[in-house]
Amino acid sequence: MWRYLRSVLWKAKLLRGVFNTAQSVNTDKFISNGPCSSVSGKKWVRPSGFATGLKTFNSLTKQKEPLILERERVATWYSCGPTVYDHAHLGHACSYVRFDILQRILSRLFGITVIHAMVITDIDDKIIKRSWEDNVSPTTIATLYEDEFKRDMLSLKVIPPAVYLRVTENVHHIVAFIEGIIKNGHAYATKEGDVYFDIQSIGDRYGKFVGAVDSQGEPGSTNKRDSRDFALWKQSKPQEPYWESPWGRGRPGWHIECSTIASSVFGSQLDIHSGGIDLAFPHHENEVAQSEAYHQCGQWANYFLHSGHLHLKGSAEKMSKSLKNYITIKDFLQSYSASEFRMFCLLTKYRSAIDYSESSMLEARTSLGTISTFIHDAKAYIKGQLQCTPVQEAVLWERLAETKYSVVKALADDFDTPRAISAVMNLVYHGNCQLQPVSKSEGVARSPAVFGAMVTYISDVLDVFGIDLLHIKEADVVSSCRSLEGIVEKLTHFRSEVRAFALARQDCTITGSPNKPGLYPDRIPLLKACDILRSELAPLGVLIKDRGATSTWELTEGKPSQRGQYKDQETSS
Ligand SMILES: Nc1ncnc2c1ncn2[C@@H]1O[C@H](COP(=O)(O)OP(=O)(O)OP(=O)(O)O)[C@@H](O)[C@H]1O
Ligand SMILES: [Zn+2]
Repeated sequence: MWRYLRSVLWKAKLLRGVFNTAQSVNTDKFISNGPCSSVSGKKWVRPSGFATGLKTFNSLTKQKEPLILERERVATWYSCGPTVYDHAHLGHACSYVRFDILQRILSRLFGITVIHAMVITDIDDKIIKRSWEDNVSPTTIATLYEDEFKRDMLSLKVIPPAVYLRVTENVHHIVAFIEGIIKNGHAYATKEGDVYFDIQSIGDRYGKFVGAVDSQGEPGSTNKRDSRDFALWKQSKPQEPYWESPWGRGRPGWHIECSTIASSVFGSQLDIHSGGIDLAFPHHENEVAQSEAYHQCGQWANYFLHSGHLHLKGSAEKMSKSLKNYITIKDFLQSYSASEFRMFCLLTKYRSAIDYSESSMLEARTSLGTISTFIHDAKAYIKGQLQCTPVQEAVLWERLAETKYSVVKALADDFDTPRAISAVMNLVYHGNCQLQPVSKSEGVARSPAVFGAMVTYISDVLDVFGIDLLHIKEADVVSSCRSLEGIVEKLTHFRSEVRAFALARQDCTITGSPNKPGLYPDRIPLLKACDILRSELAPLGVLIKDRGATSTWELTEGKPSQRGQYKDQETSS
C-alpha cells in the first residue's frame, strides 16, 4: 500500500511545488487517526494541525467547526465533478461558482494555498445510454460535454482546479484500490464478476452523514451479502465499454472513482471535500466507507462542505440534467454577465437552497449597479469633476475600518457572503450620503483620499469574489460595438449639419459686395469647432472625411498614418 501511495503521489508532481514542507505524504498522520479495527462509531475527531481562524459547517458533525489544516496555510480540496452526458446548467454553475468563491476567500483573504483536484465522470450508465441514443461512442459524448463544461466554467470566471482527472484514465488505479479494499476484508467479488463493498464489515461506522441508515441500497446482484452493499466494480453488459480486471471485464462503480482519484492525488488524508447536497448520501457516505477501508484509517476527509441546490422559482425539484428542467450556462450568459451571476450567488449562503428567477437576477444586477455608480461618482469626486459639500472625513475612515472588520468576520464564519455583501453595501450607502453635489465649490475643503481608499477597498473585495466591476456580458461586447458605431454616425451627422450652416455664403445683394461672396464672420467659430472635433477624433480612430457639403467617417484602428491627413482643412481653406 505504501508503494502505491508513494507512486501515485510521485505522479502528482505539481503538488510538490506547492507543498513546501514535504516530498511525500506524512503517513504517520493517518495512522494516528487509528486503524479501522480500533475505531468504532462515527465520532468526528478534530484534526490536529494548523488553525486558520475560520469556522466552517461540516456535514460530518452537522455543525460549524474550526477549520484546521494538515499543513500550514495549505488546503487539500477534492470535489466531485460533473457526469458529462449533457449541457452544463445553472445548477452546476451555482455549485461550482459558490465553491470557487469559497476557495478565493481562503486564498486571497486568508492566505491559504488551495490545491484543488476534480474528477470528470466520463464513463457512467447515463453516458452510455446517451451514446446509444445519438449513435456515437461514449468517448465522443463525454469529450463533447467535458469541453463544454470547462468552457462554461471559464466564462463564469471559475478558477480551474490544479488538476482535472478523468475516470477512464484512472481505471488501473481503481482496480488496484478495489484489490486493496478486498485485501483489507471490506469487499467481496461475486461469481458474476461484480465486486461489492461489505457494509457489515465496518459495523456502526456506516452512516456518517445520515445517522442510522436503513437504505434498501442500489439494485444489483442477488448474491449481495447485504442489500445496502454497493458496487465497486460492475461486470460489463454486451455492447458496453469495458476494462480487464481480476474479476473479468467490467467497469468501475460510481463512488469508487472519487475515493481512488482523491487518494491518487492527496494520499490517505484530505482536508476538504465538496459537492452538492444531493451527493452527501449515498455518494459521499460510500466514498468515506471505501477510503477509510482502504487506508485503514478512522477519518479520511476532515471536512465535507455541501452546497444547496438551485431551483427554478416555484419548483420543488432541483435543476437537473435528468429532469430536463434546466437553463444552460451559455443561454444564461446571453442575458446576464458572470459577475451578475456571482452577485446572485453571494446574496445567499453557499449552503442554502437558492431560487432562480428573473427578479432574483435583477436584484443581483441592481446591487452591482449601486456599487458601480458609487465607484464612478467617487472617482469623479477624486478627479475634481464632481463638486461636493464638505465631507465628514473622519466618519468615513471609521466606516471603512468597520467594514473591513465586518467583512473578514462574516467570511470567517462559514463564509457568510450575504453578511459581507451587506457590510459593503452599507459602506456604499454612507459614501453616497457624503457625496452631496454643489454647483460652486471654490474654497470648499475636499477629501479625495478617503474616497480613494473606499474605491480601492471595494474593488479589492469584489475582486476576491471574482467580480469584475465592468461586469460586461459577452453579448454586450458585440452590442456595445454596434452602439458605438451608432454614436459616431449621429455625431458625424450633427457635425455635418453644423458645418453646412457655417459654410453658407452671404447673400451678395445684402452685403453690397457682389464680387466677394463670403462666409458669415460670426459662423467661422463653428467651422473651427468642426475642425477641432475632426482632428481630436482622429487619434481615437475615427477618421472624418469632408466631401463638399457632406461628410463620411470610418474607423481607422491600426492605420495611424491616415490620422491627421485632413488636419485643419476647413479653416485653412
Ligand atoms: N440544481 C443544482 N443545484 C446545485 N448544484 C447542483 C445542481 N445540479 C447539480 N448540481 C451539482 O453539480 C455537480 C455535478 O452534478 P451532476 O453532473 O450529477 O448533475 P445533475 O444535473 O444533477 O445530473 P443528473 O440529473 O444526471 O443527476 C454535483 O456536485 C451536483 O450536486
Ligand atoms: Zn464524488
